[in-house]
Amino acid sequence: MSLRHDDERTFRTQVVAAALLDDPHRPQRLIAAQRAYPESLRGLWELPGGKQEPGETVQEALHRECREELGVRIRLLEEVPGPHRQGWPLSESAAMRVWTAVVVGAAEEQEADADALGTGRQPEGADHLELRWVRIGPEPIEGLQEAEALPWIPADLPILDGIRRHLAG
Ligand SMILES: Nc1nc2c([nH]c(=O)n2[C@H]2C[C@H](O)[C@@H](COP(=O)(O)OP(=O)(O)OP(=O)(O)O)O2)c(=O)[nH]1
Repeated sequence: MSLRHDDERTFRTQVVAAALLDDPHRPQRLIAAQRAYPESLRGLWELPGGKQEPGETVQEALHRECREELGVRIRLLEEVPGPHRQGWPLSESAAMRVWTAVVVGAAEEQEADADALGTGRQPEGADHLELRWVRIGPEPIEGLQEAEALPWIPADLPILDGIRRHLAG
């Protein structure tokens, strides 16, 4: 009997991330977050998220990370499927599952709301230096930078491409 590669948990670390969209029906922008740490990733841009914790579902991890990092409640839309059951490979030991989502309000007892996630805003936690809306939709928007114009963590570039294709349907 052969064990299918797919059945194994190949990547030790499961990361989750949200492609936070400005509009669930006609998305044009998503939130990019600039990492503050570690030093090797400082200044690079990523999707908000983090490592799934033991005993937590992927969905729970997504809600928790957005609450902790951004101070917002989100509604999950759809998974942007990666090439692997564990999502999009980031390294030999980590893969990331990505969901499209929208902000539905501030996390409890926080001032933040969807409007507060504006370009140049100082984020809630210490994880990010800056949050920025960037263009992911097909149409140019005056004054708005295209997502890929930022220096992303290199592993995220195929993921951005996957998000674009997913949104294009
Ligand atoms: N959140 C996030 N992490 C990414 C992306 N691309 C990418 O390679 N990574 C990597 C960076 C990190 O090595 C790992 C995520 O770890 P993290 O430091 O964000 O996780 P965490 O919030 O749970 O943090 P910690 O408690 O371990 O400090 O995945 C991305 O788009 N978003």
